[in-house]
Amino acid sequence: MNAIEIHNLQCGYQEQAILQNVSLVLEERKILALLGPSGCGKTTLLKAISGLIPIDHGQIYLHGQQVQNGHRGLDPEERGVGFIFQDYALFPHMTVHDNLMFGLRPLRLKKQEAEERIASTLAIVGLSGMDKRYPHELSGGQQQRVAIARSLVCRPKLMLLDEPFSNIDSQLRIPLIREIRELLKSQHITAIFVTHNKEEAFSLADELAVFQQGNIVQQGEASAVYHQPANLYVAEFLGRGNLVPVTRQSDRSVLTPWGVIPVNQVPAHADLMMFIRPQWLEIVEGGDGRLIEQHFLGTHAHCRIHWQGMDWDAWHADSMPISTSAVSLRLRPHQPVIFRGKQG
Ligand SMILES: Nc1ncnc2c1ncn2[C@@H]1O[C@H](COP(=O)(O)OP(=O)(O)OP(=O)(O)O)[C@@H](O)[C@H]1O
Repeated sequence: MNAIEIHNLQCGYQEQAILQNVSLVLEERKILALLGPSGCGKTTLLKAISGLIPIDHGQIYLHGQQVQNGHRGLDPEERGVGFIFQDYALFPHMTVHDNLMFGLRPLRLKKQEAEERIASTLAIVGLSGMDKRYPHELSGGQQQRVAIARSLVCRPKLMLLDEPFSNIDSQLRIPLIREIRELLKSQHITAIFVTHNKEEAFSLADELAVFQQGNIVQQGEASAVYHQPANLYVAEFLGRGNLVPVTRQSDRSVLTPWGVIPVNQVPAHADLMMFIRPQWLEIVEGGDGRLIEQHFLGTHAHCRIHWQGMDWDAWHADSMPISTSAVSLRLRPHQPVIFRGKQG
């Protein structure tokens, strides 16, 4: 079953339209990252799903149940959604235990059941024994886990996380993200989270949805969106690449600096560009190209090369020997990405 189905969602603030016509489907237990420039409407979408803002148009279904139809929708507490904010929104004057108890209030559980749930939830997030501490007595990562526990304690099937790691030290961020991914998976929770950070998105998410001006332009498995971007905007949003003019030879082939290569589908357009990520190029010593500069980044060296009348970005496993001057580029096997040219 799908955890979320959104059809043609439109909403905004006062007279300003923010989400133009958003549709989205996410299967149960998947983790989706919403990516896009600041102000494009990512947080607004989370608020719309959880029922925190009015909707102008569209339908939202959660686990098969319609929770929103145009203006009419269920109250936030009736949707079974956990919302985790960027600043954790923990109550500073309450202990960890009391923060979780506050989260449980809408469920009106008996005291013993509530206490059991709090204890088991703190164990799940690795904070057993910290229940009497106040938020200021915890690290950023621990506070974030309390925020997650406060949401988990209500046993949501869906969690929405708004930039959940932006206040976490960069060294702790990736281990914490892995931990949270395992937690969401082990508890069978579907999640949507907003991030500005592509590394975070790739580490936590199964799928990415890329926003452009109030719309989702592409949604799919993270590696598919990265390797087969729908347009130049998505391609460049997810990382660097070389844009190379190519010529259409047939419906299924283009002429490139490496000769004619097969392509799944060539757009019927005269002005075509091939998008090539730096790691899809192999730097070969010798030839009529020139190594202009390089930066060793630990995992690889980022090289700038002048070849065939243009400058290219290419990666090499290590720094090129300082004596290297003459180079050329080979295309590594990959599924080519062809776009209409910028004029097109
Ligand atoms: N309560 C509000 N009242 C009026 N306008 C708002 C309100 N909240 C957000 N906006 C506007 O709506 C637009 C989308 O905001 P939103 O917070 O959804 O963007 P975002 O993609 O999450 O941005 P960021 O990545 O910077 O968090 C922005 O132009 C913002 O200024």
